[in-house]
Amino acid sequence: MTTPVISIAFHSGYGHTAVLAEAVRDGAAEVGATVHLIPVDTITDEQWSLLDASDAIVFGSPTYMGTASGAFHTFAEATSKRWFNLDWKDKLAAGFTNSGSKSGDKLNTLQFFTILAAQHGMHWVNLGIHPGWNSSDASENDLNRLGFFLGAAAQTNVDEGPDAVHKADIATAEHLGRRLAETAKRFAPAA
Ligand SMILES: Cc1cc2nc3c(=O)[nH]c(=O)nc-3n(C[C@H](O)[C@H](O)[C@H](O)COP(=O)(O)O)c2cc1C
Repeated sequence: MTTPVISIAFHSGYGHTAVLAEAVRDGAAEVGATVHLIPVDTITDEQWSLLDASDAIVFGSPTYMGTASGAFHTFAEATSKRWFNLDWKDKLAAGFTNSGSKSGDKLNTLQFFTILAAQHGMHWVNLGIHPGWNSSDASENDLNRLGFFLGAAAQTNVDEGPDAVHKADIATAEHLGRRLAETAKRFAPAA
């Protein structure tokens, strides 16, 4: 069986988004992927090499001031070395974000990730499930409770720690990891 290699390039200022990165990892590993968690604010040469050797890269960041964090933007700019030679062309890409407000302008962060992926010639893998929590018999415990399509989006109260990341958001991030790994298997070149 083909074993896809997935790297999760993420930033988390206070640990909330890191919980989601771990959930994406768990979902992808559950269906057989090899997964590397790479905090982009401390990225090493070895971790850049892991990214280069991955079949898929997941971008993850908290939403700060309506976009990805400064640390993530620094990483994104540093990927321009790879952009120059289209080194990441045809890898798969996906993304997740987390913010204090239910909306919090998170869509802008996910859109930024899709543009980053497109600039690299990567193929974007979306969430692939309908929105939850949008009818009278629905609940905030639904998968994709915040109703995003581009990627996994989470909301965590600003006065609570990483333990308070919502279980439904963790499950949604796990779903994204599974979906990306399954897609990577389908895209794998024949041996
Ligand atoms: C500098 C800064 C800017 C923020 N901007 C937003 C924002 O635009 N929208 C929002 O809903 N929450 C915003 N927040 C709240 C964070 O997104 C939220 O606390 C998140 O859980 C932090 O994730 P982290 O612990 O992974 O850094 C901001 C927080 C900080 C520190």
